[in-house]
Amino acid sequence: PYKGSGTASGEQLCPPPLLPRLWPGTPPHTLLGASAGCRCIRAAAPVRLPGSPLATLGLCGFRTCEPPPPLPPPDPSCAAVALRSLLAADLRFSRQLGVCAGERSAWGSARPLLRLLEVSGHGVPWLAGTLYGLGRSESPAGREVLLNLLFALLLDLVLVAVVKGLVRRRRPTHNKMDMFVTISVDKYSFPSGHATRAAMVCRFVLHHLVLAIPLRVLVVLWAIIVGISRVMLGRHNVTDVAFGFIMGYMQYNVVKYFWLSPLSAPALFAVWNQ
Ligand SMILES: CC(C)=CCC/C(C)=C/CC/C(C)=C/COP(=O)(O)O
Repeated sequence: PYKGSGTASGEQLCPPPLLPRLWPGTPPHTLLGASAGCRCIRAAAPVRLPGSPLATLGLCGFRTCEPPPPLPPPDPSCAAVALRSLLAADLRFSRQLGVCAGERSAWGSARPLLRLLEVSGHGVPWLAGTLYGLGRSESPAGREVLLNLLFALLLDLVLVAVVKGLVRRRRPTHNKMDMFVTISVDKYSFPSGHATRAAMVCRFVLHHLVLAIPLRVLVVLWAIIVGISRVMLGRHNVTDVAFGFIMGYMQYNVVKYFWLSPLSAPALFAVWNQ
């Protein structure tokens, strides 16, 4: 109904609609057209219908409209409830697994070892090692692989920074912010940059280095342990690491798709081979 000016009681007076009363004696507030939430509070003088001694036309002088009842809160969807439960379970489980989060934690004595693992999956040693290898490499094939590894590491840093900046999930409260070299987005925890790098480098190494089986197993174990150690150190929740592994695994597909070679990037390799 049309709402007119407000009254002191909070009710609103509506302009009179033309409401025909069908027979005489109908109480004014039951006039036809009294819509939901509105009732007639003052009837206008009845108008006798011509040709009928009994029938009158009832007009409403003023209607009062009560404010509509507040809408009930939207029903939470199944997906939202499931996501909330998953995140709550994730926080609880990750806190329980953070047994090396501090020196005084349950497994605090293993913390230095896990911090060593942290450095083994950090961006700085990987970038520095790859650049060093590129500078020393004398074979074109070796240079091609290392150049693509450099591209993969830089791509990983950019993609992780973008997702961290978009999601902005805080690191677990039990994390001590004593990490080896960080950049601004590293205050966020989703996804784990160590997990993305470990998964991507693992796939890269398995595809491009000829390694004996025990070494291949070791590379896979290293990637898995780096991921688990992020939760044990209290740096991440389990879902940060799980998503990081998936993201790193897929990042390798991007590197493979845009593989830099003398055929796909002749200018780059021409400069290099001079
Ligand atoms: C060239 C350049 C911008 C290098 C930056 C290297 C760097 C500081 C990488 C950050 C590595 C890091 C601390 C990642 C965080 O890993 P989470 O597993 O804690 O997410």
